[in-house]
Amino acid sequence: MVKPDTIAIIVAAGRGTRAGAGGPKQYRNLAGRAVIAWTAEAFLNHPQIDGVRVIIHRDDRGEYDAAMDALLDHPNLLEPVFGGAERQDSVRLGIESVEGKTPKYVLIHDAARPFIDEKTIARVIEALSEHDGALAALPVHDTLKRAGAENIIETTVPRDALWRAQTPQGFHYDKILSAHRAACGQQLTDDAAVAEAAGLCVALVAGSPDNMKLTQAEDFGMAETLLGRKAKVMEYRTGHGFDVHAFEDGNAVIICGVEIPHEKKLKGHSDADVGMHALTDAILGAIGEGDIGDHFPPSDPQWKGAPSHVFLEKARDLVAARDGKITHCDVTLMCEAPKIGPHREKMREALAEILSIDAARISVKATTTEQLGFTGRREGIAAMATATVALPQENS
Ligand SMILES: Nc1ccn([C@@H]2O[C@H](COP(=O)(O)OP(=O)(O)OP(=O)(O)O)[C@@H](O)[C@H]2O)c(=O)n1
Ligand SMILES: C[C@](O)(CO)[C@H](O)COP(=O)(O)O
Repeated sequence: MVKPDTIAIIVAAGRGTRAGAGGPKQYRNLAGRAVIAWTAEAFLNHPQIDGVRVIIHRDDRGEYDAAMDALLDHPNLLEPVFGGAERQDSVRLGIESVEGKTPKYVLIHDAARPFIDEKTIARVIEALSEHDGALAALPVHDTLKRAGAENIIETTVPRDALWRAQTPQGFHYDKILSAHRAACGQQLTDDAAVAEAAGLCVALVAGSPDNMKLTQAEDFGMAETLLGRKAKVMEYRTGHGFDVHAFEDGNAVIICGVEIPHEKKLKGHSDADVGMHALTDAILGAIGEGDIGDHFPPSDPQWKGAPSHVFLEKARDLVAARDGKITHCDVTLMCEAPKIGPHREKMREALAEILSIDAARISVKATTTEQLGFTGRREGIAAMATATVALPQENS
């Protein structure tokens, strides 16, 4: 087993009493999905996180399964484990539950903070290379008052160097495990306090103002407003690509990134991967970015013999630069030979890897042309492709 470097523990075993009626807040609906689904997805899809463990209340297994339905098959999601009476107990049980996996780092996050973003998580992880622990936090900007009886001010508290602690809070795994075990029975409100009690060095990194904790009932209204502001209306565009390469003397062809032994090779300025070229053009077409020749002119000697994944990666990056997502690709190859069927799955996987999408979103098909035309005469191979891309609607 590969040793995971970073595991995220999401504590979701609270009862949400301050948030009023409606059941535990982590299972309540927020803009169409449960709070816990928003939170867990941010960690499941984070490129630096290898596994996500959600800590749930022992009465909530049904709610958890329903809320996480769309994420249950995610390869990074671990089986949930039961938490304890206090947040601190739930965290300790969560940390202990991954002891066998011996991660280097552990990040602890409240399920009730669904607006956690990729960059805040990355800042916490980055600080762990220099410190025992790190947490997302915001400096206090309001003037602080300490009140006495009947809310009469006793004193103004200097706000210099005061921060509001958020989560995630990240630690070297072995250190926070010992610290939590040592703090068992004390009542500490966050894991940084547990680490402080153990004498660990914990750094503050920039949190995010959006990373609010849903605590009171009215926080849900604010959260809906925040999501409405963040939500981008997506539009779907489809592009089409077509390419042909002739055969010449050789002993293998490269199609959709897979080398297939054959009595000929495909002739071209690059590696002549006809399938990948058609798909690259389809993606470029969907985003209105011209065609492969605009980005990689055949007259430019630097592309001579180039592997075609370079072209497909360019199209992928242009989609990403517009905050878009490639949602589906369909490639049809036309040839009498070689036989494509035995290589289709490998082709889908190769394309999926380059495009960083699931292979289930990619189709590769093949047909002969019944011995008609240039493909029928075995003079070359033709490929057609379509690509569907989701792009944020302009002005939305
Ligand atoms: N025994 C507990 C208590 C809290 N939490 C989790 O810790 C996070 C932060 O706690 P808080 O906002 O206080 O949540 P609740 O305990 O659910 O809220 P309340 O105190 O209002 O009941 C939440 O995601 C909550 O589910 C937990 O896993 N186990
Ligand atoms: C850990 C925490 O989110 C830091 O702000 C917070 O302390 C947990 O919530 P609680 O309301 O204090 O239990």
